[in-house]
Amino acid sequence: MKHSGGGTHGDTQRLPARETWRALYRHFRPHRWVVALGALLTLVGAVTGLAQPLAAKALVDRLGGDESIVGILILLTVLVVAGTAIESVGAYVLERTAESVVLAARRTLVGRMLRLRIPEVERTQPGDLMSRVTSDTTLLRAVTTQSVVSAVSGGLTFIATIVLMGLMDPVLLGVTVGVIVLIGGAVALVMPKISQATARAQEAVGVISTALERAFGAFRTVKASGAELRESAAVQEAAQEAWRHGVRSAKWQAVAWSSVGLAVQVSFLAVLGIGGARVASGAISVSTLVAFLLFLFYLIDPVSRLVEAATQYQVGAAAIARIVQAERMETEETGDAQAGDAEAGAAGEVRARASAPASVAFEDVRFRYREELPYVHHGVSFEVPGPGMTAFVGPSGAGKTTVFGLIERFYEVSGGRVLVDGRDVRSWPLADLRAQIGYVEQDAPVLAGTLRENLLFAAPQATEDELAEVLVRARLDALVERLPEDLDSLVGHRGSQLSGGERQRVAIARALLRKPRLLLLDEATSQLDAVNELALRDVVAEVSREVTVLVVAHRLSTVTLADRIVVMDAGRVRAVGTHRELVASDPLYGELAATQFLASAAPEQDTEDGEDAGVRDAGTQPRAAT
Ligand SMILES: Nc1ncnc2c1ncn2[C@@H]1O[C@H](COP(=O)(O)OP(=O)(O)OP(=O)(O)O)[C@@H](O)[C@H]1O
Repeated sequence: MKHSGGGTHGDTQRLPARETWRALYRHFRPHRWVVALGALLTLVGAVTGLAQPLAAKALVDRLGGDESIVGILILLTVLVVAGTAIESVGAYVLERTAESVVLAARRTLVGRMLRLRIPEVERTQPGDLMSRVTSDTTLLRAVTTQSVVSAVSGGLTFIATIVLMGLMDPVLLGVTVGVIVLIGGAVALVMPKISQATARAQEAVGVISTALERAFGAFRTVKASGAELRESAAVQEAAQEAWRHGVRSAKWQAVAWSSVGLAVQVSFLAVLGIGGARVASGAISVSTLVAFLLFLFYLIDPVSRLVEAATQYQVGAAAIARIVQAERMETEETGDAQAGDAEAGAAGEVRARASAPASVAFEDVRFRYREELPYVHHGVSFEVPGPGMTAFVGPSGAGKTTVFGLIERFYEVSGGRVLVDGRDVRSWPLADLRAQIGYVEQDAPVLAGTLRENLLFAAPQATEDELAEVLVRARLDALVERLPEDLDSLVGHRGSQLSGGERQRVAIARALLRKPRLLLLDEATSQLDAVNELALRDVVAEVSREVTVLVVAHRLSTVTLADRIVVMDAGRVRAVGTHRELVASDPLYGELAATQFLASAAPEQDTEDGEDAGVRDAGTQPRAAT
């Protein structure tokens, strides 16, 4: 694939309040009893704490008298130790649950990420997706545990205090509640700003990951282009942006917090004024006023907890919106990807040995990568019965690689049908379909890890003998001998410690090890030297006796080997035939052959053997038309 796709990376849209609740609740639900236990332990710890002053008072009282203080000392010690122990167990239970919430969210997201449909991933930035899995999930920690406990305990204490205040003097309670509602209303206006600022900060974190991923993904190009400073400026700008929004969120949180003190102070003054007047008029006693004012100060704690719960909720709401957005991205219906692949891989291999080569057909296929893009295939039709080698040739951008993407069902056709074994690819179970196919992509991707991991990537169950055989066939045996730890040597990020030709041979070996019924090679030998190319060409020719091989070809040596050549131009099939037929009948092919495959000098096979100026191995030529 040439395009990594357009660069919309999801601006977080606010979720409607109900959906935010629902999504957060979904993450909290499995842990609700443990959170309740944590809350209970915290509460018991707090009550034990309250009993300590009483015990201390009894201790001091007895100090004057002759009574023994041993009993009371033991009680006090037990209270201190038990209180601390219970509280720390409560805190541990809550923190542990918080981590479990994060783990569960990450598991769900990661499980979906690798099953995302390719067009979905092309629409986003992988860096942003990664930050949703790593960073946004972390923000769920507080909201699903501590803030629930704060909300419940704060809420209960708040109600109890309010009831007691109401019993003392409903009028003063009215004044207090009036002030709290007024200031609470102002705080409620501030709350969404916390969530907005947090969302922006998290988006900026996503941009940091995206920018880093971009730079590391093309690290040598960055250096060779002298773009280090520019690239790091982009990362730093994103970091600055994250800081700015983080600070803004902190500012609004501070406003919310200070309002707690303000609400109590203002209520205090109002109650003092109105209460004083009520005392003067004889409506209440002085002691009632004093007790009421004390209760007012007891309110600080529950109100603080409620505000804390509310601010944490806002932070969590921002994160959950980004998580939900990622959860809603379209996935493929392969079930559990890993298990599915492993099973399908095993089944595929059994089938591969036992059954016939695959056939492929395109019936009037129309396709575009996205709605807003022009069509890439305008009614492509061809038939490839297996086995044998079919070469796809045509100018750059004709839609050859796209043919492979549609066979693998990385994308859905907009019209027409793609058939494998006469069966529409849409009706194949996806894992089964892909188990039939070995695919060597244009840029021969190699993954970080060992050489062995890379080779076994598509066929984890392959035996050592099969591995050894493929190593020889793909001419990797000499490389393996040279490497310090043979097959267990690391190949670096994206195989950066291998040469381009070695990467291609690894990719080919990986595909062969899968023992496919259908082998798709996308210019897979473009970086091979003449000797290796000749060897691999023979391997592919041999494979094609039993397997259906489709190859996007830019070299005459490959093309002339093919049993059938499909000439594509601008999203259409112009002609199908053998090299000899097409040179005679199709002007475009004739031109391609003359200019890019040097057909005039090398009309038929074995051109790579010619070393003199007129007869050249097409492999020594630059890649055609790219
Ligand atoms: N993932 C993608 N998203 C959007 N457009 C794409 C994508 N991949 C390819 N295209 C576009 O589709 C067209 C056909 O691309 P394709 O890769 O099939 O061409 P090709 O014939 O294989 O070319 P080449 O010989 O250069 O490899 C091109 O115009 C390309 O820009």
